[in-house]
Amino acid sequence: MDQDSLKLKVARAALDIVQPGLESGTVLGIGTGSTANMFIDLLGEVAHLFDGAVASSEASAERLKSHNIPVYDLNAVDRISVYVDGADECNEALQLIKGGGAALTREKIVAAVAKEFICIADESKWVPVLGAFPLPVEVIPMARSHVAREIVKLGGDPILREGVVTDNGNVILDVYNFSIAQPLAMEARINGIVGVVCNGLFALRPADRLLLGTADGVRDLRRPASSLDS
Ligand SMILES: O=C[C@H](O)[C@H](O)[C@H](O)COP(=O)(O)O
Repeated sequence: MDQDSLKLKVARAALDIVQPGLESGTVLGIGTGSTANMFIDLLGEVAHLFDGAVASSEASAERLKSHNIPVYDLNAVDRISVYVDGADECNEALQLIKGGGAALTREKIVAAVAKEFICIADESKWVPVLGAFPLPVEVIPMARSHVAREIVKLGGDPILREGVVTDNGNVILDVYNFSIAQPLAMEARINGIVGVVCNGLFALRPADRLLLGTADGVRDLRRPASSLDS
């Protein structure tokens, strides 16, 4: 089965989980990327059942609106019941790397507010140790060189993502050759560099549930009680 078919399967599985809880007053959190787009397109079929969504990017907001799903500013919303989003990598603790589409900061904010975070991904994203996918770091433009030097001290190879400006007006450094054995510690450490807005590690707030599309079907994985950091 090809990757797009697996993405569609997990998007459908997420809708099957979310749909019974949709009612007047429900506001969903919606992620960014090709897998999240498939979920948005399916969600359009049930737009009449719930109030609307908070989007993690301008692109997702436009797609939601194209399905007549109202989009809310996060500050106008008290509660997000479920956040659905894809990932670039995931491990068995349901810690993630995100930001391949440069939406990491808003994604992390919406995920932080949501009661439950359901991650949808095809099996190519599953790894034993995070870091094969270059870790995106959103940086204030004037701090780009400073942050890059600090990341080199941590052992990574940062490369500016050419031609990309985030929805927040910042730039992205993609960090190569990082084997992230301790995601919690690394997330906090990178956040501590002055000029970093956000990094693409989702370890402090991992997914609660991962729907992983495999050739044998969709695996429904729950977050274990403890993380892998020692
Ligand atoms: O910034 C983008 C997001 O973190 C995406 O969720 C991530 O890149 C996965 O995207 P896709 O579903 O296209 O593989």
